[in-house]
Amino acid sequence: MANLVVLRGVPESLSAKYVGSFAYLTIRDRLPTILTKVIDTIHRNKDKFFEEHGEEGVQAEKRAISFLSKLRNELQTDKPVLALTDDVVDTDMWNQYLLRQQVLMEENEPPSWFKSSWLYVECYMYRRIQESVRLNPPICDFDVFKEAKTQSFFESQQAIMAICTYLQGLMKNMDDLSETQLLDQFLKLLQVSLWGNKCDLSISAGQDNSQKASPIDSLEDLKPFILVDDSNLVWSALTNGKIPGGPWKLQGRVDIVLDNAGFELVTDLVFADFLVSSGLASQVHFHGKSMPWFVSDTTREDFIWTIRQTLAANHRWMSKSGAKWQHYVKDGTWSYHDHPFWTLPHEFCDMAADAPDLYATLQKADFIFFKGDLNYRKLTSDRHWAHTEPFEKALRGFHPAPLCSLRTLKANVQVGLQPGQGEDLTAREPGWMTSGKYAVVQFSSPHREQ
Ligand SMILES: O=P(O)(O)OC[C@@]1(O)O[C@H](CO)[C@@H](O)[C@@H]1O
Ligand SMILES: [Mn+2]
Repeated sequence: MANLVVLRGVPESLSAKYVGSFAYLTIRDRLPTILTKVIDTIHRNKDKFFEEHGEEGVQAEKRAISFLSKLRNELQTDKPVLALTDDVVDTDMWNQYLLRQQVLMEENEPPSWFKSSWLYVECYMYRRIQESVRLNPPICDFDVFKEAKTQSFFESQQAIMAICTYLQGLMKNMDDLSETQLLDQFLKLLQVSLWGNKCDLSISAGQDNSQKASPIDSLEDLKPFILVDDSNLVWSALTNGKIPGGPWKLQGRVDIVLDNAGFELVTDLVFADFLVSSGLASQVHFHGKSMPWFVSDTTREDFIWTIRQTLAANHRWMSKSGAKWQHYVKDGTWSYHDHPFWTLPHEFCDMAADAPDLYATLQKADFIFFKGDLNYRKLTSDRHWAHTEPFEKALRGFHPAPLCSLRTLKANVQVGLQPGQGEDLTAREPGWMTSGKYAVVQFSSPHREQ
């Protein structure tokens, strides 16, 4: 067990310096696998680059592959983390953060893959992948993960049809729903969005992780695997304690910090459509990534592509849903943002200081949903917290608005459990924190006691 070096009540960061830890196995095995797949993808697109850009495209492919092979070697031999050289909007922030990491090292050792924090080096790897294309025009805008993300969408078609059909069925009698029926539907679609997070291509190292079964039918069976379920607190916060049957038309702005494209993104769009159609929200602000990230995370292109694909589907209810979503974007009910902070390595407790503009934007929300595991790791600073540590404490002052994490567990950080709950799980299933089988709906409000 890691020695819980407790500085000012904050335990140590998860790191690969603990041989055999999940961080260690991720960096030793999974990240090199992902890098190798990126190299293969670029190599497989060589002819495309030639068709589009001639010999220049072929030279750029060669240079990008050499950059990535060097990166893989640095990672596998625990070389020092290097400053970025692509001189774009976030380069300075990354290089400043490298200096912060240097200060944390012992005996003046340089930050490196197996000695620095897992969160930092894993985010850094994806930023170096971006650098490897950015420094090699004319393939600067090539999304090395696009194929994997679109494949995940196409392989989840049955499930996507099922949830769009369900949504359109709901729309027919939305205004006739009682408060109890509305709450019941809210809980269902919140859980569909929660379990949509299983479909993440980073944990699977790019292996197919699409949704095959019908998402609605499996909710009852999945309930025992929700370890913290604050759904009713979320409902109260969203309805703001309004008198049942009262004016549902809150002026509520709900922000959704997205995670994976493909099936998970569709579950988020379905959930957001329900929030607006039921009057629980009047506008939804989506926050995605400004570059390809953690294999399947959503970029602006993915967001637009997914709505267009759904609209163009040869399926009545998918097409009807996509048309509605396109209309929401056009009339401003839905908006998409991709602040650079979401693809920096910072813990969210740093946001107010390091990205005050983003923090101020989030403070305008009445409620924020954070999707997925990486966001959970950043919400809790990816530390060795005790499982019974209160969620509020682990947020370390990050409180732009009432918030909820919808996360399937894929990394060994989990707070807010009952006494003994973590120990019971470890005794029954040693891999409970990283298998993706378990999930949390974890709420925090600025007004809750610390
Ligand atoms: O944020 P997501 O998509 O739910 O999961 C991201 C993830 O797959 O990548 C990291 C492991 O490589 C972990 O944070 C987590 O396992
Ligand atoms: Mn992700």
